[in-house]
Amino acid sequence: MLPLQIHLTLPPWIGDVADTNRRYHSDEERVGLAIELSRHNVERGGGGPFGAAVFNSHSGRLVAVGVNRVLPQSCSVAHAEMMTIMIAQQRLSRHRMNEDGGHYVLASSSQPCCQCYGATVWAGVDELLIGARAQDVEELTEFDEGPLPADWVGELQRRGIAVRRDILREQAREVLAAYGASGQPY
Ligand SMILES: Nc1ccnc(=O)[nH]1
Repeated sequence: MLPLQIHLTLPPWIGDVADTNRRYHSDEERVGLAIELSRHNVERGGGGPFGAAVFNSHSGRLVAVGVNRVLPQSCSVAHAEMMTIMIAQQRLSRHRMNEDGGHYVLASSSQPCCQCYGATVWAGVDELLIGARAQDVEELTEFDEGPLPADWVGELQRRGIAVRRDILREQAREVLAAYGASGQPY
């Protein structure tokens, strides 16, 4: 019998870090949560140093969060951004989140790799907020961000997705550096 389903989960401590009652209004609060998730994912062990969150931009409310689950779930697609997008879409019961006319923001502790960049194009995201740059990831860890189009920011903007970078970049770099120094695997 071949398997008929996949099962991806977030760690149980997620609820201690992400506050569903809080309103996250600024870019810094939004990327700040993604970085906090990445930090916990390193400190509590299990996954790579990456966190992400989707917000309803107007209300500031959290729709979903995610952390990197590649190693614990033996799943190369289980990046923080993919987990977050997939959980948000399940919660909204829509594959294109902003099809309801709402405005959705994906915040990521680090620049999306080529896989998550591709996923962002189809997810119905209106804004992408990024902490660390790909060059930070590759300088401080051994993760490979993969090939992106030369004008990847412009490609997103032409599809109506605004991109803002370097939000709390130093804080995001600290988590990457901690992972890089910890000797944990890739
Ligand atoms: N930007 C990222 C790179 C690698 N893994 C992730 O989960 N996220």
